[in-house]
Amino acid sequence: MEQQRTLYILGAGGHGKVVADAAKRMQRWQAIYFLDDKLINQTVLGIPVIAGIHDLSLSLPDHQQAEFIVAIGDNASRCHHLTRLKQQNLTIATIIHPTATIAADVTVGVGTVIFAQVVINASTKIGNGCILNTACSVDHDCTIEDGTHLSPGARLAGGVHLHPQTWIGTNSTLINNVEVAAHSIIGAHSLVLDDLKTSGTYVGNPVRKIK
Ligand SMILES: CC(=O)SCCNC(=O)CCNC(=O)[C@H](O)C(C)(C)COP(=O)(O)OP(=O)(O)OC[C@H]1O[C@@H](n2cnc3c(N)ncnc32)[C@H](O)[C@@H]1OP(=O)(O)O
Repeated sequence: MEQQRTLYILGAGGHGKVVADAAKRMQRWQAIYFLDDKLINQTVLGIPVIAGIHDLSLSLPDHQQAEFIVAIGDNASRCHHLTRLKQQNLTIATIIHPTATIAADVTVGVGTVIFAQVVINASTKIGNGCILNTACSVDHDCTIEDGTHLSPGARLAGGVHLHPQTWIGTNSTLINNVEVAAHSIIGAHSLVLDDLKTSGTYVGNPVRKIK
């Protein structure tokens, strides 16, 4: 694919590094820069941190032609910064690691990142600003709404519906056709067998609500 444009990654922490690695492997951008308040003028993975996260000013090189991605793990914060980008009419990227396997009719929103070895099966819809972390799988006919995070190794069977800004902990499993209320957290290594209609924190096998 022809290389074009500049990519700005908002956030140079652990998640930002994985986003940057996936972005480099896509070979789509001529230049990649981080924006991160705490690391200005440093380099992370050899990538310069050239400004703070709030600096979306025209002084950024190639500002109008550039693409932007928010690399913040916290769902609310990620969505907040994504909204800022939209309000400024900036172009928001989608990052898909080349080893991800995604069925042809899957739709993926802007600002979403999909990491190595992720599998997404037929007729699933992935919203904006989501994180599909390393080696998670989302089976057929799922609906993953905006700002959700599937941690490494999370498993969604067919027809699962995650409402906005849910966080699925690493290695958790959701059986087919269950629904999870917005802003819910499913703890690491947990099992969801039924709909979770009330927002909260759920852990265990099967899950129980703890908060
Ligand atoms: C690339 C990346 O790193 S992506 C990030 C991936 N990270 C994850 O998947 C982490 C997911 N987070 C968790 O599982 C956390 O434990 C949470 C968010 C569910 C709960 O965290 P907290 O709100 O701080 O709860 P806290 O640690 O106080 O635990 C409350 C109770 O739930 C239990 N508990 C917490 N998490 C779990 C879990 N995953 N499974 C079973 N029980 C759990 C605790 O043992 C404790 O029980 P107790 O009251 O009997 O002592």
